[in-house]
Amino acid sequence: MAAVTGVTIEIEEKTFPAARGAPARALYRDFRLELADQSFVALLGPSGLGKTTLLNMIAGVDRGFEGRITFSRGPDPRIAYVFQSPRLLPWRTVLQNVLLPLPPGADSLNRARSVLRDMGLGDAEEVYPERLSLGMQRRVALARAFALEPELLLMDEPFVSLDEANASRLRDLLAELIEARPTTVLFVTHDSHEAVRLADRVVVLGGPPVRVVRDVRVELSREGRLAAGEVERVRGTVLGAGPTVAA
Ligand SMILES: Nc1ncnc2c1ncn2[C@@H]1O[C@H](COP(=O)(O)OP(=O)(O)OP(=O)(O)O)[C@@H](O)[C@H]1O
Repeated sequence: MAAVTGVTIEIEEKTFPAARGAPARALYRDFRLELADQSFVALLGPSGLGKTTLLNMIAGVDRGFEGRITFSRGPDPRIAYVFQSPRLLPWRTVLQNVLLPLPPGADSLNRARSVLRDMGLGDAEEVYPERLSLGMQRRVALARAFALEPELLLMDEPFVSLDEANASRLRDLLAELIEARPTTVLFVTHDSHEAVRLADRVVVLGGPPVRVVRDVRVELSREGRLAAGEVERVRGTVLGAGPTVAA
């Protein structure tokens, strides 16, 4: 089975410099969050709070902070990052886009083709992204992430601006992919339905500085996640009917 890593996030301080007359203010101060191996954690929180900044710090894209990110399997795990927009190169085919982060060689080619096949994109290998709908482009972005066999998968509102039917199909596909190719997932969303349908833990953030307001375990079966009543019950806790975690 593929390797998976847990993560301990400790941000003593993260501040962006003052800009356009606005003073510098701490986005994060003494923030801590632990993700268990193979957990699926959804992060919910208001716009502009600092969720993308958190993913960037975990991914190593943003190193301008005090603190540390520690991975349970040791440093430099394979991390895949799925962004709000699919970020496909328009001059490369679907297959070439999926191969982009992989080392050259037959193994990578086999892996890319196998993920594309599993995702119903086998016939689209030679197609250029602009010929695809947004939903299909997002599917390719997911394929690119899973072809990397990530030990940690960071997802920043990956299904935003899709209609509900398309978003729902992609959520189902993501759940199937994770079942077949286990990994640890940190998934940022504004949508509490989406969080409860997918995650085994929903962390609600408030601030600034960012703090954990609620930390809710989602103990629903696959069928439970499709039952509106069950989802509503857990959503109630996520949205504030349950116990609040001390800041
Ligand atoms: N490079 C930067 N320089 C200065 N300020 C920044 C920079 N990047 C982000 N910010 C500011 O930091 C804050 C947090 O931004 P971030 O994108 O992490 O929030 P978010 O919670 O992901 O928001 P959204 O849900 O709208 O995507 C915002 O106020 C943003 O304007």
